Amino acid sequence: MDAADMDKDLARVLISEDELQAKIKELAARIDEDYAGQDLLIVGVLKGAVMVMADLARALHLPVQMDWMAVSSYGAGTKSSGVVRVLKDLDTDIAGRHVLVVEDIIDSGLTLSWLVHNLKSRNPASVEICAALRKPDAVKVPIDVKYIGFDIPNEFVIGYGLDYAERYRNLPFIGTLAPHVYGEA
Ligand SMILES: O=P(O)(O)OC[C@H]1O[C@H](OP(=O)(O)OP(=O)(O)O)[C@H](O)[C@@H]1O
Ligand code: HPA
Ligand SMILES: [Mg+2]
Repeated sequence: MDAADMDKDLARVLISEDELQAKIKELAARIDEDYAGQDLLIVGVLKGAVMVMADLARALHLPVQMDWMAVSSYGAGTKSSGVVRVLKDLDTDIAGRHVLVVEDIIDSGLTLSWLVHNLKSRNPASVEICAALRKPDAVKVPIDVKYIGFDIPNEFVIGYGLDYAERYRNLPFIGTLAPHVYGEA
């Protein structure tokens, strides 16, 4: 599949590359200010958070440390399985550390609810969340998010790290998929 094929699979662009990049810079400025003088560990949740983590980290002026957890609950479909599988844990001991979890999306909230609970049991100094997107109409578990990029409608979205059956993560914007794509996975 080449770039032209990916474009053909799109229904519409919800958030452009420019809008995403401007929002990431805004969030980074707030994080720089809020954590000034503190030692911050940012934790990217693989795989979806890879783009927001890379852009956010480069927009920050703080000398942060970066670590990654890989968790998955969606598999190849468009619905959460409700079961969070840890595929890779942190390399870092977070006891006493300020932790900022970086995510691409809060959909049902199940992944972050589970993850924050898990991280808090390791006795960090603090745990906060930065997420690029949130679907207010889909949230099943309330999540306390400190930094949020965009609230979006309750539709399955792709791009900027978000996949459908592992594809479309490399689109630089957020879009929705054309109906003909579903059912082909
Ligand atoms: O709020 P929720 O309903 O839990 O959905 C959000 C989670 O789902 C996606 O991950 P996914 O399981 O697809 O793994 P991936 O990041 O590897 O694509 C996304 O990256 C979030 O981690
Ligand atoms: O809308 C979505 N798109 C892709 N992956 C996701 N994981 C949770 N919600 C979504
Ligand atoms: Mg996924």
